[in-house]
Amino acid sequence: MQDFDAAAGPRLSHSLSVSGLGCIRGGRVLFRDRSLELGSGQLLMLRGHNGAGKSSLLRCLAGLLPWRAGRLHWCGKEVRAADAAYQGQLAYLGHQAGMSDTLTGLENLHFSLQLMAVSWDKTAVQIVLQALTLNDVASRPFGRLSQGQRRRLGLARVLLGQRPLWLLDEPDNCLDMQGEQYLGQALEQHLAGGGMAVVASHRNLILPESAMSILDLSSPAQATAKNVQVAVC
Ligand SMILES: Nc1ncnc2c1ncn2[C@@H]1O[C@H](COP(=O)(O)OP(=O)(O)OP(=O)(O)O)[C@@H](O)[C@H]1O
Repeated sequence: MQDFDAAAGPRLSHSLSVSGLGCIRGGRVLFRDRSLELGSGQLLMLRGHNGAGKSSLLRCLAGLLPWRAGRLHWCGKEVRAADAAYQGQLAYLGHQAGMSDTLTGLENLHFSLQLMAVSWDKTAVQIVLQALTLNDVASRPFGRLSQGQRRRLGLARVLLGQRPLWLLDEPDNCLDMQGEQYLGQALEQHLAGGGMAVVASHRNLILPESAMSILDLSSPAQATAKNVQVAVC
């Protein structure tokens, strides 16, 4: 399997700092006073029971769900939910693929990368598709792919997006064992290249313990700070 360096290019340090974050959904307080710190090369795993608020927190971090209280700083600078410059630093993978059923996998990728202002690098696309064993199916309409193949295509978009901050909501959903292994490798490579990730999962991804901290949303709010250095971006 050939490696694709998703963090290719200048390797800058980044930091994400969230303090006192509160979120209301459906008229009730979903969480309050959540804080976290993340630096380059670090991964935060979100845990918690169904409905604990993992997806909602990820959506807040992606700027898709406005937060009602608290502050978010990216590289020391405060950002608001719809901050385009901040959103240009992240790749979000939600439960839904956000791809057109009628376009082929390749067309979807092309369109997504255009939206992300990432130029089409044929070699990089080939490497990622091959690594995710999507070569034979990428020319089929997305709506005719299996759930696991759709998930793999969503991961391809994240990998090719070249964003330092990955926000992944149950990325291992529908993946077979080989897919899970590749996801672990891709995350490890992303972190090694100075990237960072917040990942919600009910399962244990195979990752180096040293780079990972855990925020359990089933537990009362507590600050999560681990080995974070102030970064100049
Ligand atoms: N669009 C919405 N409007 C109102 N309430 C919502 C909405 N989406 C989710 N919720 C509620 O917010 C709470 C948290 O949901 P969320 O999806 O963030 O949890 P989760 O921890 O990701 O759950 P799971 O492990 O099942 O994926 C749940 O009680 C859910 O019913």
